[in-house]
Amino acid sequence: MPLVFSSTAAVYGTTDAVPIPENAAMQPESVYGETKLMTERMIHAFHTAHGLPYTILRYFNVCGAAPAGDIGEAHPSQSHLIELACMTALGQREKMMIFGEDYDTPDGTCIRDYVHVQDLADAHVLAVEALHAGKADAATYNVGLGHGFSVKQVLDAVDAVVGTPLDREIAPRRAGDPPRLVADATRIVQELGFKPQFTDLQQIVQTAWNWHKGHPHGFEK
Ligand SMILES: O=c1ccn([C@@H]2O[C@H](COP(=O)(O)OP(=O)(O)O[C@H]3O[C@H](CO)[C@@H](O)[C@H](O)[C@H]3O)[C@@H](O)[C@H]2O)c(=O)[nH]1
Repeated sequence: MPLVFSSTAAVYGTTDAVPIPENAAMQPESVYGETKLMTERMIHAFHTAHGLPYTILRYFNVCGAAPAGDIGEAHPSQSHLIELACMTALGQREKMMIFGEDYDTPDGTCIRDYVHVQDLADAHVLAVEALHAGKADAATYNVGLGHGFSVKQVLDAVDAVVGTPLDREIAPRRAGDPPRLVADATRIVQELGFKPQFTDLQQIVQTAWNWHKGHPHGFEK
């Protein structure tokens, strides 16, 4: 039975590679990243010993919601940038904190590769199809757009979609945040034919905003 494993860009930790290829050094800086890396290694060991076909997908920053606005993120301790910004726009939070403005990036804020959840779902379908076709039986792919946006660019996009500027405050850096995490997505594009549909930041934010506006209390009525 082939296996598709959900891994994370957090396996790379802080790296000088921009964008990050799958064979970059892996130095996770979080417990989460460390456990994902350990699991990747166990899967590979099992493949070597018993021939288990597998595909590992390393997600970058998954975001957005179903374009129809009926499925989206809803969990009690939200920490994701776009979700928090939407909640702020709804008045559920007072303002947006920008965690660090002194990074070595063009505007001083962290850069991430924001991949829409629907494109991520499509990547899984491609991975399963390739495994069933007998291709890519021990493969690892980054899943991202291959370009990044800064925290300020994301907040500007939220302001544009929502129609009013959110209050912002510069806060200290958040521990364990690498300055840049941008996928080198060449491998998944070339080998699996991955073609993300959501490449425009405002379009991505719009789907998240539609979900939050229509479901201010998540899945609760
Ligand atoms: O209120 C906030 C929230 C976030 N950020 C910044 O926004 C960026 C993105 O943060 P967030 O949305 O929390 O995502 P990440 O911390 O980059 O982590 C995501 O992406 C990782 C892979 O890159 C996954 O492993 C994690 O599960 C997933 O949460 C970071 O630079 C944060 O410092 C702020 O400035 N203010």
